[in-house]
Amino acid sequence: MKEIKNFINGEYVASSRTFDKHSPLTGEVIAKVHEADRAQVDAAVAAARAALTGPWSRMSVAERVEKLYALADGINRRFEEFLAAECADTGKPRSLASHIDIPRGAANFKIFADVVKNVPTEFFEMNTPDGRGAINYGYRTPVGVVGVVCPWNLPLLLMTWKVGPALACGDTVVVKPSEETPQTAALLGEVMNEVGIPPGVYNVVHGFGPDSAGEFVTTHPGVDAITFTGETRTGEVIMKAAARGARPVSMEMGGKNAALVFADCDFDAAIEGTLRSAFVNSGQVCLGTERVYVERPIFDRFVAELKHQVEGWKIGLPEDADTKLGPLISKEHQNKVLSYYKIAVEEGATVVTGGGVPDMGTRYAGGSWIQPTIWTGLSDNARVLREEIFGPCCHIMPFDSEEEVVAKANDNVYGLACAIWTRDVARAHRVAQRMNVGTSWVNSWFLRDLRTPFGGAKQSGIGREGGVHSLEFYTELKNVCIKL
Ligand SMILES: NC(=O)C1=CN([C@@H]2O[C@H](COP(=O)(O)OP(=O)(O)OC[C@H]3O[C@@H](n4cnc5c(N)ncnc54)[C@H](O)[C@@H]3O)[C@@H](O)[C@H]2O)C=CC1
Ligand SMILES: O=C(O)/C=C/C=C(\O)C(=O)O
Repeated sequence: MKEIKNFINGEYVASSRTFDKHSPLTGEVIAKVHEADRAQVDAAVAAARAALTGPWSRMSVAERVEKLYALADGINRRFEEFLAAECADTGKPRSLASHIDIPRGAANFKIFADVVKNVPTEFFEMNTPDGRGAINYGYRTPVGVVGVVCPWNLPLLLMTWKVGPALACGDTVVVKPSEETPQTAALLGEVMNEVGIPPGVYNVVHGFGPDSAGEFVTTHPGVDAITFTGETRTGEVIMKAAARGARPVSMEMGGKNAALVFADCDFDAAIEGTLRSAFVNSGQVCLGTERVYVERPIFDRFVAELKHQVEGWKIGLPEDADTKLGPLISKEHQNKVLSYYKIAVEEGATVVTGGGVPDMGTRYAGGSWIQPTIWTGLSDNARVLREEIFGPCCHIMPFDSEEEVVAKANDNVYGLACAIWTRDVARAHRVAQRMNVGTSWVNSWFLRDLRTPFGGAKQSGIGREGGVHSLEFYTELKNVCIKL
């Protein structure tokens, strides 16, 4: 049985208590994970603090950049191991993880190395009464020890999206991966050691949220800033913890995103994009479009074609090349998604396709498999249209005007992203700018330029990460004013 240990001060450390990691494919236990206790979290924070003022702090930006490139190369060198670990933890198709999760895990180090290598700071000259003047320049220093709390849906990708900029900026980190996906964060420790990242710069503590590693990290007074991706309710708890000591937070939280499909769209592209935005990663993407609005003239055709296409998506094992849909992350999450499948019917939805659990045979009967599901016929206030489900499902509703669809799409507590499908360039700009979301995609979805600001409006988040925007969180920007 695999054992996944904490990674503290450059060493793998066992705990007195372990918890089981279950395979999403079968429900079988695939690993024993060492749950960090409070003393181990203390040790991780102390190691991160010491590293902050140790050799790490004495490296030049150029040296740190080289280390980050080496980390990216290190992940790519061990690509197959990361891929196997990610697929084992999540059950996601290898074809997906090999195109998105692992390459992005590596790219996240490279992009932020490039950012810190190239980013300037501001400079202002000013007059003074004695006529000699003064100059001001901005200077960035690390924000300190950063607590990184991660979800399970894109484990390596979302963790390195935070660890990459933190390290690039000279910070040190204590990472709390999701209890569902401990493996790639642990494996990354080996790569850190291989490329010579000083001990204590990258620490990983495993466990749960309340009364476990998540709480211990986020309430720890030695943690200077907290970055989080996950559910909005968890984010609220973490914000309360961060309030003690007035520590900064970066929050990337839930979504209930809309796809707005206009009749003038490239129909095939809109279908292909919506298939991905609703069903890829079995719908476990915070950017996913669980609400699809389609202009009435193409509504029936769109529903029929999306149904036809998704029914052709194979539900299967990660290693099968033609698998498009894996299981959900856990039995618990399967129960949550299935409860919404039931609510949809109770609310009067027409089930266009899916709505249940596929028969995967006896060997996989304990897995958290689920059918991709499409509904129509619900009203705007249905829970299925208002709450984040995080499964492979969408509701499709017709609309008659641009005004109407923008109002409906914006009528939600979340504001993470949207996908707009139209050939009318003026409309594309107009609608994109009126959407109260962090990212509007036009004729695309999940197309990520890592230099752009990424985050959510409303309850979807606080702050922006990506490119130079990450520096706002991961550094302290100071002004130096010099009287000449
Ligand atoms: N990016 C997103 O928007 C994501 C949203 N979700 C949503 O969240 C739901 C539940 O998924 P979870 O992984 O359970 O999300 P979650 O928000 O409960 O957990 C995310 C991370 O926070 C930690 N955590 C939980 N409670 C904490 C606390 N009190 N203090 C400190 N850390 C804490 C967890 O251990 C995990 O590492 C999903 O069904 C989905 O709706 C989940 C993953 C990603
Ligand atoms: O940074 C990205 O490209 C991906 C972000 C996706 C999420 O935050 C999510 O699905 O939770």
